[in-house]
Amino acid sequence: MNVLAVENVVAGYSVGDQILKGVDFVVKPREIVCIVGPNGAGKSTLLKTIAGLLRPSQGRILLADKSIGGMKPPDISKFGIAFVPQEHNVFGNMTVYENLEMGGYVARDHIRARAEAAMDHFPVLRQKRRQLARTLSGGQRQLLAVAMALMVDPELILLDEPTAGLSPVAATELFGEIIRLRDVGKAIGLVEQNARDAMAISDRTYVLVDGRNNVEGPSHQLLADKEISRKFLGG
Ligand SMILES: Nc1ncnc2c1ncn2[C@@H]1O[C@H](COP(=O)(O)OP(=O)(O)OP(=O)(O)O)[C@@H](O)[C@H]1O
Repeated sequence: MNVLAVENVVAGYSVGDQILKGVDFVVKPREIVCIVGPNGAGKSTLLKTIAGLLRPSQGRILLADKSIGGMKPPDISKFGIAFVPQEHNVFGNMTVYENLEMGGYVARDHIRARAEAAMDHFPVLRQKRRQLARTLSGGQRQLLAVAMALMVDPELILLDEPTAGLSPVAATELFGEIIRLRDVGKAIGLVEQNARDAMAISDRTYVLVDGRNNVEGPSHQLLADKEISRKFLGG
């Protein structure tokens, strides 16, 4: 069974201005699935729609066999989808530990055990648990944002450009952490500007163009395709 199935979804920021014009998108268990495409194609909009920040005007969004399209973000989070937005994804004036508590807000129970598990996964956060988040490096802040997502023990984690603004070394480390999340059983939906590197760690890729599916397939096949490379991956 799919973890997530988006079927023919239409959504946008205002009535009559639809950004997604009938998108299909599937994530299976233990898959990393990339969404790439030109600027403005609707990649972030697709993640926001799945996470419940935008309401689809048509189509279906299924988490396993439960229809979640149109539900509110906290409910979607409770059902097992965690969304890590590109920006403003940690509280700079709170400590690392307090940020983890905020990440568990919708789960409410076993917060301490959940935080311990998140810090087990990212030991650097345990070392820095009493530091304010704004004092972390860019890469550590992104780890914290992902750790906050883990607090609800999601089945599916949606990451919107997690390596934006990171050094190449920090980006490579973060990609390694994303693989580790898959290895512990999480399914991952990943939007990245850094398309080639993201595709290289992913199982399948969807190319979105102007709010529509353009190409999809195993990432290694798309990476090896000269035409796709030229059109969408900068040559
Ligand atoms: N909050 C918003 N209100 C209105 N329109 C928006 C909003 N956010 C994005 N858009 C518009 O939706 C369209 C798709 O944007 P989106 O951010 O989903 O694209 P993207 O594929 O993620 O692009 P990028 O790679 O540039 O981030 C763009 O035309 C953008 O201007």
